[in-house]
Amino acid sequence: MNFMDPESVYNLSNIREDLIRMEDTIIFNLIERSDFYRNPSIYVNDSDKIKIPNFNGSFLDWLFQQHETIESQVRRYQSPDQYPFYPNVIKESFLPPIKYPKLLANYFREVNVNKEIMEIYIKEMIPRVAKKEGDDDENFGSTAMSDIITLQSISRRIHFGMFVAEAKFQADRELYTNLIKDKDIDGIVENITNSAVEEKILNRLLIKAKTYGTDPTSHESNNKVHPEAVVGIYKDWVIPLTKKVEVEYLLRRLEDEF
Ligand SMILES: O=C(O)C(=O)C[C@]1(C(=O)O)C=C[C@@H](O)C=C1
Repeated sequence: MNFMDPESVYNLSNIREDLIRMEDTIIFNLIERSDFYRNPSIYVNDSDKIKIPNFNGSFLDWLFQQHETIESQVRRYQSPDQYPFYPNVIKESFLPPIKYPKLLANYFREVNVNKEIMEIYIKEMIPRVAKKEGDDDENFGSTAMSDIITLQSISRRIHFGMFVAEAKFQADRELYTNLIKDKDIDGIVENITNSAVEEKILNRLLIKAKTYGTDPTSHESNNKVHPEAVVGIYKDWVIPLTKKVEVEYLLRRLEDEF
C-alpha cells in the first residue's frame, strides 16, 4: 500500500500483504535478540545495576528516548504507521511536514498501546527469546539496541490494526455503525475476527521461524529462536493486541464523519 493513495490503504488484501512482510522483519529481529542473554539489568530503574547520570528510568528507557528524540526530528512520528513509546520526548522536525492525505479518523494518534507492548515485551517475550536466562552478559548497549528495533517492528504491526479497522468499517458502514452505537464490543470483536486468516498466519510463522533460524547449508536443526516461541508471541500477544487496536479505533469511529 501507498500512504499517498488512500484507496490502496483501504484494501484489506494490500494491508494483509504488508502484515505478512512484517512477519519476516519481526522474526529476524527476534532472532537477533536471541543472540543475547536476558540482561534484566537494562529493564529496571536501579542505580545499583546501571548508574545513569541525571535520568530516572531504565537503561532501555534512556537509550530508546534518545532514539525517539532524534527520529522525531526526521519525521518518523509523522508517518501514520509510527507511534512513539515516549510521546513526551518527541521534538518538532526542522524538515517541512509531509502532507499525508487523510487516511484515518482524526483521533488516530490517541490510539497508542505501546505502554502495554513494552510491558509484555519485557515480562513475556524476552524470557521466551533470550539465549540465556538471568545472567548479564554485559552487552547492555547491543541488547537494548536490539530491543528498540524489535519493539518498533512489533508496534508498527500492531498499530496497523487501525488500517485494518478502517478498511473493515468502510466495507460495511451500516453493520459497524450499529455495533458502535450499541457499544457492542463482543459484536465488534466477532466481526473483525477471521479465524482462518489467524490460523494461516500461525502456520506460516512456524515454517518461517524454522527456516530463517536454520543455517541453509547445514542439515542439522540449530534454530536460533524456538519457532514455537515466535508462534506463541503472535498467538498470545501480537494478534490480540492488533485486535485491541482495531476495537479501540472502531469504538470512537463515529466521532469523525469521513
Ligand atoms: O487480517 C485481518 O482481518 C485482521 O484483522 C488482522 C488479524 C491479525 O492480527 O493478523 C487480526 C484479526 C483477524 O482475526 C485476523 C488477522
